[in-house]
Amino acid sequence: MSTGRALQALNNVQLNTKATPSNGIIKTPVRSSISKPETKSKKKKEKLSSLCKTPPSVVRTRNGRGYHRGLFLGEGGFARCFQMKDESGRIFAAKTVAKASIKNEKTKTKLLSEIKIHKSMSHPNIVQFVDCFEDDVNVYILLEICPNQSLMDLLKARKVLSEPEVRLFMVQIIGAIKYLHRRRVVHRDLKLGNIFFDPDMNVKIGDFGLATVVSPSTNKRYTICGTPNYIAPEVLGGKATGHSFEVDIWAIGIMMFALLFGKPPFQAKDVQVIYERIKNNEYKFPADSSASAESKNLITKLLSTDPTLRPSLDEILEHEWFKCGPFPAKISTESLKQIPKNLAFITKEESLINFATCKQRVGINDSYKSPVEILKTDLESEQPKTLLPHSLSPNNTKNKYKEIPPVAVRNTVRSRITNELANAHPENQMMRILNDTLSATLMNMKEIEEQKLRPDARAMKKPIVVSKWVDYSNKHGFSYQLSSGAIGVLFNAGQTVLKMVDTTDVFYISSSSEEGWQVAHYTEETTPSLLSREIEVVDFFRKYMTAHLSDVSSGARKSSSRSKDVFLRRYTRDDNYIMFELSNGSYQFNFKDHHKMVISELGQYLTHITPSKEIETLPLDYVLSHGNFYESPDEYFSVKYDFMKHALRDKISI
Ligand SMILES: Nc1ncnc2c1ncn2[C@@H]1O[C@H](COP(=O)(O)OP(=O)(O)OP(=O)(O)O)[C@@H](O)[C@H]1O
Repeated sequence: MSTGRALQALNNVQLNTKATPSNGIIKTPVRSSISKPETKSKKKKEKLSSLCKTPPSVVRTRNGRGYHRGLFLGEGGFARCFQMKDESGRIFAAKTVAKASIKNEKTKTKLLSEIKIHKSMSHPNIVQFVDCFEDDVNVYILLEICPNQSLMDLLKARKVLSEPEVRLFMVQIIGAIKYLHRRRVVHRDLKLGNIFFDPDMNVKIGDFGLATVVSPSTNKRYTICGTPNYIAPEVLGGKATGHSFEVDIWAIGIMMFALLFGKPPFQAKDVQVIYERIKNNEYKFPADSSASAESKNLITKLLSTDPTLRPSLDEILEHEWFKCGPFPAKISTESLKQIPKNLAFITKEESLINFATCKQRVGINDSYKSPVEILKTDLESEQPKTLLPHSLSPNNTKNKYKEIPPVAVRNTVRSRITNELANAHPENQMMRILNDTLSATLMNMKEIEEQKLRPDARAMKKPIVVSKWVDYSNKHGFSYQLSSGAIGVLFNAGQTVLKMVDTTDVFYISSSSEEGWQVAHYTEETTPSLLSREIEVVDFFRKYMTAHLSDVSSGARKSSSRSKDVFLRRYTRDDNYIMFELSNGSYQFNFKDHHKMVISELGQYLTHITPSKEIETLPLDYVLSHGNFYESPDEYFSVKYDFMKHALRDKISI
């Protein structure tokens, strides 16, 4: 068999650096949905939620927790909602989505995006995400229960609401939207039916099915989505105009109108008529209403056709309407049936205090924080730690690779890694270096876990990673390419030849138990002829890898003068991963499911490279306090983290 064919065969069975096609889950959400109008749809058969079967009386999660199904709470276009009680008696709402309805990638992507965005939110006026799991027929999204239904139900029961009630609801809604917008999330489906009440009649924004994260560079989204009555004019402009945070401001105007006047401003039977009215800004305040001039003035500003003319969230709260009438301290459940009697007795002074207190509670007055500070605060706060359901994994990866099951971690923890251990091979310099680096890394990781050490976030940089590799140790050795721009071969005899792709630098790294690793630096012209055979092999692998393998990530660190001579000291293959020990103290783990993790700078930072090549580096304490990566969570993070620690311990030789 020729070397080329042998490598091809090897590649097919062994290589795990071949990239799977990007599934585009996070970066390019495909959504073009227009939600149902806020009236009960008669065409029940068409709703995906009709595929949802009533869950069994006990639903078990992956980690064995059991939830007892309770009452049916309601139904949307996509999901049915049931009460669920946990073993301690706490009651939640389980948004239940039939697996039969998430067969295509687009619906799956929508649900995954909803879960990813919702689970990272924590605000008093956002329905709290608790957990998600699945059984054979459904995916369950466990949420804080909102037992007093939605603003739409309240409006139906009451026909119109009073201005004092709407003032309080508006401040709470604006507080939640401010929280979302600070995190670059646009909700895009704010409507009365998506705003629920907790037991104390605080409003809570729910349903993140159309929410999206707007990138700071483009700032716009182009997909037409929303609910007809609430759609902003720029969304109807579609791909030509694009839309952004201002669509949520428009929706505030629609909701405020609907609550004060009993129906949305552009209401019509025919959806096309609604759209025409929206485009022409054609609406009237009902003549028979007693609503204040201030409320109409604010609504007119919110419903500006030009998004740039709409007030900002802070400007809305500066509007006179919030101060020109009573502002209640809270709303009681009496509101569900009638206008609360006590509203008439609230004094002007009390109103001002209540308004200020309410703004305080919802975080309106929080001092300005940069996106990095927000990220830090979020990571430090208790966010739900969730594994995503298996059934939401993209098809292409799932079919080819078995997911790593969350197995119990082997109980081989060495309680202390001492210097004696690291010095167990005083006569063997190579073992000594490997042990030293491993024990220092493990020590640091342990101290970070115990919060005795905090890595310096400012000093963090993306690590150099092994971006391609070919195991041809049955003939020559192990060949690899680094993101520093080096191609190397670790020959079976222990020496390494490293060539830079973009320069003429060549490094020859010899290894011996007396000396450890010794690096000799040449240029192509000055390389001794003795090395010509090795150089030929390196060149062969270089051509092979360039032609046949794709990079792990384009975002990894590129070469700098100090990183050129980083090389592979040792590699270890296991059933679940291949582990690389680099000379700069980084440890890279390529897992069978195409996720990669790198522990760098002696345990201080952790990098995650997703199958779609997104790369995220964070200080280890950030990842541990959040329970996962922030932008690209790995559903088996904790299992993999344990694997990595065990692998490092196992590599220390005594
Ligand atoms: N946290 C909750 N507490 C109580 N009931 C809830 C909760 N979340 C949802 N519900 C009930 O379940 C119904 C369906 O939920 P939701 O509107 O989120 O589903 P959906 O199918 O995604 O909706 P849509 O059709 O708007 O996309 C709601 O109308 C409401 O009656």
